[in-house]
Amino acid sequence: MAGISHAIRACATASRRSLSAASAAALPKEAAAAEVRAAAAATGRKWREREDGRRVQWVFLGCPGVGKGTYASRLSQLLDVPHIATGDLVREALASPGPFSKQVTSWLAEIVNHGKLVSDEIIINLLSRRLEEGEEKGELGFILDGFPRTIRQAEILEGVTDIDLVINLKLQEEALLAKCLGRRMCSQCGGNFNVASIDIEGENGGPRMCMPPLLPPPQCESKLITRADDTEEVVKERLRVYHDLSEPVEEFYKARGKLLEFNLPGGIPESWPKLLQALNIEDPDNERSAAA
Ligand SMILES: Nc1ncnc2c1ncn2[C@@H]1O[C@H](COP(=O)(O)OP(=O)(O)O)[C@@H](O)[C@H]1O
Repeated sequence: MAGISHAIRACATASRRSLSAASAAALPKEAAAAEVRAAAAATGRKWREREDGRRVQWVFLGCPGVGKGTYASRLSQLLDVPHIATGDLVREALASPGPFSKQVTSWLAEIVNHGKLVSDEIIINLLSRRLEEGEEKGELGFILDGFPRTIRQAEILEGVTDIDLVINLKLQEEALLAKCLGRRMCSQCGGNFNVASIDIEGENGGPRMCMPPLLPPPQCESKLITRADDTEEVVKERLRVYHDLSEPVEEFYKARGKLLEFNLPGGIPESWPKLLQALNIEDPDNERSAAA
């Protein structure tokens, strides 16, 4: 993985011509869903077995509120790779005195709080820094969440490293909005919770979608905060931006046979084992109970 952070920075500053040359090097091919599932299964099985010592390099795609952070973070613990969320990097940059000037920071906050995308250059800058720190610590893979979010970002990433698998989480729009509006974080322990209780009709005759709230423990109750961009107006704008700029990224990876579509069947207890099954990863809890 060494050198990705430098390469990604160099690639981002390169001309658009060389970016398209980099993407032309990839061989776009349509892959049947079954083929992708098989590839995902193979990746899941082999994540510890790679001869070059590298671990998984996965990407999570999906609309705001779908649960990318939740599932990416769980998988990162299981696969022993960092979960790198560009939204977190942006929020950290906004909350700390560095790395940008006061003027850039308030301009950045304005963009984020209105649900718009930050410039590719700023995101690449933050991501390269994070990857550099990881390289220094000896990190051997990653699960990216929130990047790439535009075709240009996907081309830059493709120009510098191989992505093994892209997991596209899906949930109907009504649930996405409710989940974003119900999202809470404890300002002290950093725990993530959700006060929304979702019980909606399935789309196109599909099964009912039920997600119970994920309530905080009593000690966190008085310390809950809401993200500034989790208001109804801004969430709707973020969904619009996703459909316009990020949905094409799904097609980009589908054409390369790397996209695994996963329709979330419900809350975490229902969805997590099914996701592990789709990835052909053993559930450690099952292993533990089997061993007991
Ligand atoms: N790859 C990216 N490109 C541009 N802007 C980004 C990117 N990742 C995060 N951001 C900015 O950070 C905000 C929060 O990101 P994130 O937490 O991933 O939100 P969401 O819940 O909408 O998926 C985005 O609305 C955007 O302003």
